[in-house]
Amino acid sequence: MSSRQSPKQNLQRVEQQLKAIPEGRPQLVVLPEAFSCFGAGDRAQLAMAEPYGDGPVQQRLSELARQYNVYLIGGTLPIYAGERFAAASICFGPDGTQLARYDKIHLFDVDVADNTKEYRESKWTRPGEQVVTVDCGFAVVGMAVCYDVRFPEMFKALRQAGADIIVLPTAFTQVTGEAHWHTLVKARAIEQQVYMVAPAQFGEHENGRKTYGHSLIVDPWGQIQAEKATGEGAISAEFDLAKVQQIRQQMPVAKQTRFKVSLTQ
Ligand SMILES: O=C(O)CCC(=O)C(=O)O
Repeated sequence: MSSRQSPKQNLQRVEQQLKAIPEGRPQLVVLPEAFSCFGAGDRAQLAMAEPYGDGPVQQRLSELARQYNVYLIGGTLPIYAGERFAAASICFGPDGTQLARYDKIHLFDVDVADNTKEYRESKWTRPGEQVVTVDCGFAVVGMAVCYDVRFPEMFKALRQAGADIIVLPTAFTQVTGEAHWHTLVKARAIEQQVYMVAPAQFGEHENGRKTYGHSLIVDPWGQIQAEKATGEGAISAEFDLAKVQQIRQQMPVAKQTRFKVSLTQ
């Protein structure tokens, strides 16, 4: 997506994409980070933040999940969390119920050589503290967001919690995306032997921020199954559980590790 500031407009674009999906497939649809209001200032996002479980964006996502009979993950949307908001990724089931909420854990407090220069996400966003998986029936799905991709220990925790697919809604900067995006997404897929589903924001947004695009679906062998380099639109790929099991059996890295990592979950 190349999201604008208005949630209403962005949700209309989501519905256009859902309409274009062939009947009966797919089972899981993932929207990018900040799909509902990218480019709105942080203060505006705080004002737009909905209480969890209640609000127009969540209500519309619930209706869309039911109408199109899909598990639908709303990349992130601002959820009310006191003085700051949570960048929450919310999963709805095909019956419209909210199944899981993941609050972005690693916040993008980084200096980048672009026209934004200084990213200080934690100023307005309250970080999550919990790793989250959701059982989507055909697979256990691990939830991560954007900058999380640079923290492999989190992906290990998701795999240990049973994830076969990890979703990564994203709004990578143009500069860091060009340098690192494909490598990071492939690396996380190969290391944890999971499918990575990584929908991205693309283009120039109303706040002047430029995002890299290149939505990706990568299989557990690190092969790109689908990619959308530029523009808006949906990509899809088949989830092959037999392939996941075969790769894990033939190369049992999860069992062969010789480092003890203690995890807080
Ligand atoms: O890790 C990066 O390079 C980009 C991350 C990012 O843009 C974000 O988390 O919003």
